[in-house]
Amino acid sequence: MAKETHEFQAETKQLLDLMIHSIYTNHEIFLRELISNASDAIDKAHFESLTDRSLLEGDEDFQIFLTPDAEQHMLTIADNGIGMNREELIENIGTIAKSGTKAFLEQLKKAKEENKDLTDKEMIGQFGVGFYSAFMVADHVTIVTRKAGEKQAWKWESAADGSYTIEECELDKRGTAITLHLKKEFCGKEAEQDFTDNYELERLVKKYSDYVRYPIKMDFTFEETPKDKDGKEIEGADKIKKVETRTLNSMQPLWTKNKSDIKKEEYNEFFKHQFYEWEDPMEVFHTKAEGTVEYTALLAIPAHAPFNLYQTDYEPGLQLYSRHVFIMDKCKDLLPDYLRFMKGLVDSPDLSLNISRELLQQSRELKAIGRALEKNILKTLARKLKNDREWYEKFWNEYGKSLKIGIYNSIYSGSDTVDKLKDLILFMSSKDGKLVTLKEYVDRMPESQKKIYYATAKDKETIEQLPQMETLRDKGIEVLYLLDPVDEFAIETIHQYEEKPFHSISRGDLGLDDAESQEVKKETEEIQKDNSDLMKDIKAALGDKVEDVKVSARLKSSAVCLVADEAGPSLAMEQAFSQMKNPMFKAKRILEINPHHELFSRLKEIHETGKDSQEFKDYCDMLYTQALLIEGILPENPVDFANKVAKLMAK
Ligand SMILES: Nc1ncnc2c1ncn2[C@@H]1O[C@H](COP(=O)(O)OP(=O)(O)OP(=O)(O)O)[C@@H](O)[C@H]1O
Repeated sequence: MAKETHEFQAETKQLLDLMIHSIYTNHEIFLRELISNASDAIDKAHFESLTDRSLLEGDEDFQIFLTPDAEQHMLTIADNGIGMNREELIENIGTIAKSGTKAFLEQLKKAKEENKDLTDKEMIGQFGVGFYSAFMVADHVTIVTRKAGEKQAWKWESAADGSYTIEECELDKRGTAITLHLKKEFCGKEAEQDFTDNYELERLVKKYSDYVRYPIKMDFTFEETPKDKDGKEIEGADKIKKVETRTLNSMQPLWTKNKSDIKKEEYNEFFKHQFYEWEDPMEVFHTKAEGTVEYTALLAIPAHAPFNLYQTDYEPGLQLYSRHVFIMDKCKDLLPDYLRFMKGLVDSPDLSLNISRELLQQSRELKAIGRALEKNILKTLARKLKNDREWYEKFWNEYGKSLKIGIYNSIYSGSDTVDKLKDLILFMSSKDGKLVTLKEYVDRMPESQKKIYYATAKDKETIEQLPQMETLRDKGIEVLYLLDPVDEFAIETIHQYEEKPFHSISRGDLGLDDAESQEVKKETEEIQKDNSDLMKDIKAALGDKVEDVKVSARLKSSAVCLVADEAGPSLAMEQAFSQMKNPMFKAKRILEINPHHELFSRLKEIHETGKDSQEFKDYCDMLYTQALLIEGILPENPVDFANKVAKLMAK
C-alpha cells in the first residue's frame, strides 16, 4: 500500500497547535505520558495473553526501552506492548476520542475568552493530554508499530502541520516505537533541557515513572581501560567502549512496602504519577487487611475535585490488582457513589485475574473490601472534622456536594447513608457566616426553638436580603444558608436532626411560639379576616399563578414575599427541577403581603374604588412580580412588568 496522507481531526489540530506553542511550562512530562502509554499497551498485551498465549510470540520479557541519540537529536521510546494496526493508528492517534481532552479544549477556549492565565497549573493539571504532549518537545514524530497477532507493521509520521502519513513497514516484533525528532531547545549541552542526556532521562524516569510495573531500560555507554586477569587496569592500553543496559525504575509497587518505610513525599509522587495529579493529595489512606478477605488499599483524596466530577462523563472507580497484577481501571463497585472523588487502588489475592465486570459486581470479597474502605474513609473524615477543622472545611469546599448528593440519593440506595453522612455535612450559618455542622446548630439552639431554620438562594447576599429573614434576624434565630440547589433536597431527605424538623423560611407558617410571635400571629389572623375580600380579589386577579394570598406575619419592612406551601416542593426546588428540564414539580406559591406596609393601605384604597379596575389588576400583578424577583425568579413577561412600572412612575 502506498503512503497515505490524512488530515488531523479539527480538535486534534487545535490541541497540536497548543502543544507546539506550548502552554505547559513543564515540558518534561511528555516522557511520563509516553511511558505511561507504553505501560498501558504492555498491560493490554499481558492481559490478552492470559487467554491467548500465542500473541506473545515467545517474547514474554515485557519492557520499555529508551534510546537517546544526541547526534541525530532523537529520542525513541519503544515498548513490546499490544501495538496498533492501521485502523487503530487512525482512530487513536489521529482523532481525539477522549471527552476529557475535548472538555480541556473547551475550558481553554473559555479561559482565553475571559483572558485568564493559560498556564494555570490547576486547570491544565486536570487533563492528561497524553500522546500529543510529544509535540511540546519534538517538531516531528514517527511511530513504528505492529499489533500483537498481526503480521503487517505500520509507520505513522507527522510534523504537526495539520496532517500525518501512514505507510506499511517492517518490524520483526510486536509493539510500538515512538521516535521524537527533538526541537533544538531540547537537545545538546546548551539546551534548556537535554532529552538526549542519559542522566537527565534517568532522573525523569525516577521522578515520574519509578513505579511503572515494567522495567524501563536504557543503554549506558562507558569508556573503560581493559583489565588484566587479576582485575587490575592495564596501563597504557587503549580504552574500550562498553555498553551496559540498566533498568531505571525500581518497579516495586509502593503499596507492597511497609507503611513505616514510606515517606510522605513517596506517597505524593506515587499519586501524582499513577493518577495524573499535579498536586499532592489532601489525604492518603494506606491499609492492609488480613482475615476473611486479604487486601492492600492505597487511596487518596486528591487536592482538587475534577471539573467534571458531577457530570456523566466522569468515571469514578478504583484500580484493581491481584497479586500486583493489574486487573482493571475504574472499578465502580467498591466504594459508594458519594465517594466518587476517591482515587486509588486495591490489590487483593482474593480477586481473580480473569474476572468479568459482571461477576465482579457480585463478588462477596469485593463487597467486603468496599465496606471496610468506606468505613475507614468515613472514620477519618469524622476525625478530621473534630480535630482539624481547617482541613475539613477545605475538603468540604471541594467535595461537600458529593456527600450531599449521596444523602439525597439514599432515597434509592438505602437510608443508612443518611445516618452515615448527616454528621459530616456543613452549611453556612447566619450567625457568623461560618460553616456549621447540624450538631453545632442544634446544640446552640435556644430551648424555645423547635425547628432548624434554613433559607435557600444562590448566594449569601441574596439570602440576607430576603424579606423573610427580617423577623428571624430580629429574634436572633440562626438560619442555615443553603446555597447549592442540591442542599434543600439533602435537607429534606434527612427530614429531621435530633428530632428537630427542618423548616424553610420560605415555606408555610414559621412555627415560632414565643409570646411575641403568638401575639403577631393572632393579630395577623384578625387582619386577614378583616381583609378577606381584598385577599380573595387579589387571588382572583392573579389567577392560578398563586395558590393563595395571605396577610404576612413574617415581614417587617418589605411589602411582599412569596412562600411555598408546607407540602410539595419549595420555590428553590421548583427552580432546580426546571433547570434539570423537569418542570413537572411546581411549588404551591403563596403570596404574602405585609399589612403594615404603606403599600397595603394604597392597595386597599384602589380595591375600594373597584376590584375590576385595570389599576387594581396591575397592582396585583406588580406585587406578584416583585415577590418573584426577590426570590431570584424572572417574570414570564419582563417587558409587561417594566411597562407597568413606567406607567406608575409617570403618574
Ligand atoms: N505505545 C502505545 N502502544 C499502543 N497504543 C498506544 C500507545 N500510545 C498510545 N496508544 C493509543 O493511542 C491512544 C491515545 O493515546 P493518548 O495518550 O492520547 O490518550 P490515552 O492514553 O487514552 O489517555 P491518557 O493519556 O489521558 O491516559 C491510547 O488510548 C492508545 O489506544
